[in-house]
Amino acid sequence: MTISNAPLHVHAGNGPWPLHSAAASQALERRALAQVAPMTLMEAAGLAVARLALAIAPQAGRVVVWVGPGNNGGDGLVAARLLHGRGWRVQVWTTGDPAALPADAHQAWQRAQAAGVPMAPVPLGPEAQGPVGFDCSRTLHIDALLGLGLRRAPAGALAQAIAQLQAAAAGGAPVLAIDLPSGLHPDTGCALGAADAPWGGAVRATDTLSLLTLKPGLFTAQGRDHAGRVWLHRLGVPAGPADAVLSGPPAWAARPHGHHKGSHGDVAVVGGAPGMVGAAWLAASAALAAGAGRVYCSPLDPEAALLDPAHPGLMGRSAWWREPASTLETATVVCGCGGGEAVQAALPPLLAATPRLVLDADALNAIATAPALQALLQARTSSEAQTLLTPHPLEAARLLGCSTAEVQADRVAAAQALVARYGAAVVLKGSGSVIAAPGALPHINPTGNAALASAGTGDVLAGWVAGLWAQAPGASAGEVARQAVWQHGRAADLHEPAARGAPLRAEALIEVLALRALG
Ligand SMILES: NC(=O)C1=CN([C@@H]2O[C@H](COP(=O)(O)OP(=O)(O)OC[C@H]3O[C@@H](n4cnc5c(N)ncnc54)[C@H](O)[C@@H]3O)[C@@H](O)[C@H]2O)[C@@H](O)CC1
Ligand SMILES: [K+]
Repeated sequence: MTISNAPLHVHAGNGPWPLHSAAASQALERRALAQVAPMTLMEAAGLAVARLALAIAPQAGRVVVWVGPGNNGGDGLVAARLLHGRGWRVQVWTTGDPAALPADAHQAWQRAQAAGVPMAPVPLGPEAQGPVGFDCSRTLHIDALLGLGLRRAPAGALAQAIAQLQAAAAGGAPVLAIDLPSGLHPDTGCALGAADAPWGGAVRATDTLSLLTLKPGLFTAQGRDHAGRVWLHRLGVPAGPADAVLSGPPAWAARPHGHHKGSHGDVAVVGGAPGMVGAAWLAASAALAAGAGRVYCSPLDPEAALLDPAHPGLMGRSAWWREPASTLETATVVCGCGGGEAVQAALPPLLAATPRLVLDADALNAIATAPALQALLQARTSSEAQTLLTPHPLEAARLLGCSTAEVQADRVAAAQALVARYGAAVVLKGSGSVIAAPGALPHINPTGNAALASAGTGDVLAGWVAGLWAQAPGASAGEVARQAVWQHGRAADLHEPAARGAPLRAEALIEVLALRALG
């Protein structure tokens, strides 16, 4: 078997990568198929799969290929035939009638049959308890059940095959998904299986080989939990225009020797209602770590101290939003961060006067319920002022007047809907944060992990982005957000292996960010 053209390993450190929706990928596939002889692309896809199988499980020698009703199954059948030819022990399980396969996949089935590949309908019912096939955790499983053609929740034989693949993965077997983990929606990253099915009824792969294009769903919502390592093989087909982008690592701006603190901009943090003052100090401290020249912290709790002994470099200011317009007009401002209901009083002057405004948490909740504040936010689009909203899914749902489930059902669309409604750039937080901005392709962030699911990490992001923005006031909200979100997640990735899944405390996150060893 001669195999050339290694797939590309897609990871957080080597982006940016163009992403293509199912519709864009299918259009590309149709154009490519029209230009080559039948089976050319499917043979190339199967070859790429077989090659990656050899690379990720070189000692396995045994493979179970799970074949679904479409051309994704055809790719699997080609790979099965090639690995059989290589001397591997191969078992193909089919979930439907091979006679009903589409033309290319049917031909792949005939070729596999002619080559003597063992193939049979997937065992169902009681005889299918536990992983079927070769009873060994080293057996490689290839998921060729469903790809781009997924339209609805897998049921029947497909759902049972997915459950078998999950069991194999849970037993430690490598699982290579072709194009997409079966059951995962290519655009949204939602697992479409029955609500009560484990892991949403979608395959959990150790590796996914995406063909022709990278699909957004691999990187957001449940995508990262299902895809494992992601590889791309373009099968020699040039990518068309992208619908979205997987963010790449940003460059650090070096500091000229002649700079002083006044060269690096001012940040003011307005937040911290009674009982939540720490949130404002955390954001302020992150802004200082990001390199802002002067950082003011203005707690909304009138009783709060105006000095944080742990951070003497931060300056407390009572009611900073009542400063003269000339002061408001020069700073980068973060508003939210534990602001409670008290934040409502601060928002009108900030929305009216500040050139760069990051709105987080309670500031977003206040805006969601106050049409007057919404009007002030939308009015900023007619000036040079720029705004960044950093909602988590519940805050996004409040701003859109829908449910959190609706936001999570299509995170990219939800972020774009917020941009359209408020005219601001948006970071929709969560696994695979989405950064959307006026006039720009949506970006999905590839860094970060569940260690960030801890108190205060959102305040740190808001402060960090403001700290970067204060130093680059000419940058757009979207640009600075993409950079900050990548770095914030990367800091958690550096922490995660050492901490073995422990949450990352917000203070520790700031220290990792401040080291700037983020790569
Ligand atoms: N045609 C070709 O030569 C090529 C095909 N490719 C592969 O083909 C795939 C796309 O092929 P298809 O468009 O056939 O799509 P799929 O292979 O994903 O399967 C679609 C089929 O499954 C059915 N289906 C979808 N959801 C179902 C559900 N929940 N329950 C039961 N049946 C369901 C559809 O009705 C359709 O018959 C790509 O993901 C990729 O793996 C690529 O390798 C490029 C080359
Ligand atoms: K698949």
